[in-house]
Amino acid sequence: MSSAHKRILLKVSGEALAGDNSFGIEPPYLQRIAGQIADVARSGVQVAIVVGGGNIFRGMAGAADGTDRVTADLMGMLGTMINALALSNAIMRQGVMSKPFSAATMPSVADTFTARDAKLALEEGFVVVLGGGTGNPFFTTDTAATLRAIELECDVVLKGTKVDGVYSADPMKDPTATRYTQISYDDVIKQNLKVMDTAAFALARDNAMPIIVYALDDKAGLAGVLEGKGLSTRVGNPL
Ligand SMILES: Nc1ncnc2c1ncn2[C@@H]1O[C@H](COP(=O)(O)OP(=O)(O)OP(=O)(O)O)[C@@H](O)[C@H]1O
Ligand SMILES: O=c1ccn([C@@H]2O[C@H](COP(=O)(O)O)[C@@H](O)[C@H]2O)c(=O)[nH]1
Repeated sequence: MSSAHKRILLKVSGEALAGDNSFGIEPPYLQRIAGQIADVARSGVQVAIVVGGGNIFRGMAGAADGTDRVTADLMGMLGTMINALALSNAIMRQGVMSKPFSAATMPSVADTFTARDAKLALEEGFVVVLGGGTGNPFFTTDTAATLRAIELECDVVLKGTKVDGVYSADPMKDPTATRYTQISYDDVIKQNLKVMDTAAFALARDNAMPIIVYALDDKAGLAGVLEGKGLSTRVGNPL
């Protein structure tokens, strides 16, 4: 496999880890995603990963049930840590070195994230899996993915999710929605296209960080998507 990329940030959807279920982790999906990541890492691309937590807990939903939002978001961030440990372990089972980091200090669970330590681990050949989002409530793991990509000087953010790109409307709700192959940061924000939150798109725009949105179950796999195969949308400045 040849790739123009030296270091990438992959955002793995928490919901996608649940496979056909509505919550939890489905081992075959976890292993398939880990296998794709291991293939790319073996080809020499440095891979940092931010994992979502929608399969475990979302702060907004918890707050709607009466838990205060800050506590609910802490619960959500802990949920992403569960996914980070599972994914890091699954990557190691594919025979590739992987190290989990946590945004919150929990020394017996994982190293606390610092950009310096994560970069060193990437240079040593580890796939780093970053749990705990940004470490702050009122944010999402999409914003964490963009933030960490900038901090770690990655070339691109790949948002691996359940849909194969950015559409004119939510394709899960509107069957007439059409997919963009390329869209600017300003257009995605102006049109309020919700595949990622506005904070994530604004941070990417202000730091010229390109984002590729693709489906984690695309037949081309992560390696193929990096080579421009499969279906995806590139959000960024015009090439
Ligand atoms: N304009 C749009 N184009 C594409 N998808 C959209 C759009 N608007 C809303 N969506 C929805 O956004 C979802 C992806 O974002 P979401 O935050 O729900 O999931 P995720 O980040 O993949 O998961 P998690 O939060 O569990 O990590 C898609 O499944 C899709 O239904
Ligand atoms: O920086 C962050 C990241 C996440 N959270 C909380 O975790 C859940 C799950 O993350 P998703 O991005 O929705 O997958 C999120 O709903 C928040 O409650 C956070 O507080 N800060």
